[in-house]
Amino acid sequence: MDYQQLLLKPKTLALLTASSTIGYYLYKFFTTPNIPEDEGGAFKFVDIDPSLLNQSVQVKKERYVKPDGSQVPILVLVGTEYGLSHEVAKKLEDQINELTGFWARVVDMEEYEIIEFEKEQVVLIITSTYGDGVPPTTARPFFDYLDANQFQYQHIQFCVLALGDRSYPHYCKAGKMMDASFERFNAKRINHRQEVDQEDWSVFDKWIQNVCNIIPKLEGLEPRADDYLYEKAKSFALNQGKHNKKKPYLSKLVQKKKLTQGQDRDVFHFEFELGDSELKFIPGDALAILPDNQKSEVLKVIKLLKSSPTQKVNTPSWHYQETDQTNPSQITLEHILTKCYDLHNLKPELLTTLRDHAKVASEKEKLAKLLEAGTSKTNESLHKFLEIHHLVDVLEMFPSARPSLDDLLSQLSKLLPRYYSIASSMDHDSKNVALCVAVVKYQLHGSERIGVASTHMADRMAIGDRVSIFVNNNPDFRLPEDPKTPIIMIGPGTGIAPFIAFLQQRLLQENSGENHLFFGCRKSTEDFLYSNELKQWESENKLKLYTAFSRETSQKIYVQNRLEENSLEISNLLQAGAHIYICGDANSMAPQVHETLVNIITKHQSMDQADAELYLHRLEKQKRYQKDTWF
Ligand SMILES: Cc1cc2nc3c(=O)[nH]c(=O)nc-3n(C[C@H](O)[C@H](O)[C@H](O)COP(=O)(O)O)c2cc1C
Repeated sequence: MDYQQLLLKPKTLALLTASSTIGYYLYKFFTTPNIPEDEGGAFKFVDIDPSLLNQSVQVKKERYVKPDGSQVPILVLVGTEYGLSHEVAKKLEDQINELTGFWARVVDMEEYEIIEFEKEQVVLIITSTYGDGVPPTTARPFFDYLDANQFQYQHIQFCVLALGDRSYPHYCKAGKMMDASFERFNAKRINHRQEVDQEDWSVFDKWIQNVCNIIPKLEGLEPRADDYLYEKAKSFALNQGKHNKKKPYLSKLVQKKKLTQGQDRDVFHFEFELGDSELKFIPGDALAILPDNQKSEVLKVIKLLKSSPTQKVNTPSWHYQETDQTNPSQITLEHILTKCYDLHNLKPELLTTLRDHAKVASEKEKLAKLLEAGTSKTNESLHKFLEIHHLVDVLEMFPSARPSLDDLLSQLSKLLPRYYSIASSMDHDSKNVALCVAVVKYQLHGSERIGVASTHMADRMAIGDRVSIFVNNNPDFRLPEDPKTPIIMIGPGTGIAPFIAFLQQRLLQENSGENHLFFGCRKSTEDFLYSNELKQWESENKLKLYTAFSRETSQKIYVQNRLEENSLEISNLLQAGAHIYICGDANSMAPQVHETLVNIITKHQSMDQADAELYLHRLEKQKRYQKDTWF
């Protein structure tokens, strides 16, 4: 996986490793031009993609006709952070709706309050796991609600698909919790819990197929005109804030400042206006940016497809229309390749389609070889290939393989939002939201490649230009409730971003405790981000700043070296109840910082290493040790 091209935010790992979609769907309802609502042509509630509004092209109309009482309603309940679970749920919904006599609809766990479980007969649960084995952020209230109650769900038949990643200690924990809750409520399991390691469509598809085979054989199901979700969902939609993940805000860029000197790597400070968006965030939260792909790359793809930028194609279901205008059923190829599709992270199924259409034998053979061990994650050479090849590369490598445009597009992933830690506090500036972003550029196959969102902001946006944004809460990265509590922040490079927000907030609080910041970069003259602000706060005794410049001395100095040098002070602060925060690259820095902290505790608190680990683990559980790391 090409880590570099994407992001700067922790949870973006999901975008890289797992997810190929995002749920910024709106709560809205179908009003297809062909079937007016008052003629009974509307509309089952599903958690609807904005673009599906007024869009009848690629949906089967009959799916959305209000149930007439001849079908059994099936609830597909989804907990997702970045949308992969939602994508699987939509596929399941589609396939159930192909079955005669069943009517499935997807509901996000976020809206659990609209569900009347006493009316449900079949509940199919799909959820991912995040953080330290916790449910997706917006699904947490639903998990808490189930935890706090003892319901009787004997009338419900259920099963669980748990998405996760084996490299985490609490593999698929949220799915396991859901499974246990429904079991505790005496619901009847219709299939064993399926756990899935990362994005593996071969397992998803098999599970969907399995469930679709099981459903028609279930006993005791009653057809029902169960449209209660329709009205409820409407009021839920009205109660939502004006702008959110499902309805991003089209914000104007109001500040763009380069924070670095020299040629190596550019880092920018950006500010976007909040206008009347009513977007709210607190220090620790992240901002999502919905980027555009680079025009030259889009045009190259179109040329390789021997098509034209103005070619009209079906509007993808997730296309977000920022204005109140209806979403056209067809848009130009250039537009959708710019806004809707991921041109870098390719699905294995794309190669299958190319293989099936390759006319030249050598191309067909090469593709067949790549695919001979299947499309699942176990086919390492295939996945290595996909990590380092973008759409332009495969189109160049296999010029004879040209499926129809519709077929090709259907094998591309959605272009996902990118998440960045917010670098400002609303109490300090309520009108704008700030980001600190490293511009991602690198070489691949002899040509320059770019990170989509960072270059969108840095190279393709001028002051006054607009981009869609929404706030992503990060409840696991928060300042202490008591402002008097001292804090230790460790944030090299762009890991400084949330700490600028923290500091702005703390400096506004009366009698706030000590602020210690460990910052590291290459050179004090090149990439010392926010140096003016930090030095100013330091000179006013509001901040104790520890800097590590790795390329200024013969021996490289990193933040962990500064931590070691100040080990007694850190140990004392921890014993005095300080909260400690790490933000930065999980691969290169977080483990070393953690190890250094263990050593510090071992040294000054007379513990052995195992006890020191346990001590930090306890701090983590008490939310006194929080990490916001990215990969
Ligand atoms: C920051 C982060 C933390 C994660 N934590 C866990 C975890 O504790 N256990 C697990 O099984 N998977 C974990 N995952 C993996 C996700 O559950 C997995 O990528 C899933 O497919 C995402 O699905 P979604 O897009 O529907 O949210 C984590 C992923 C990220 C990015």
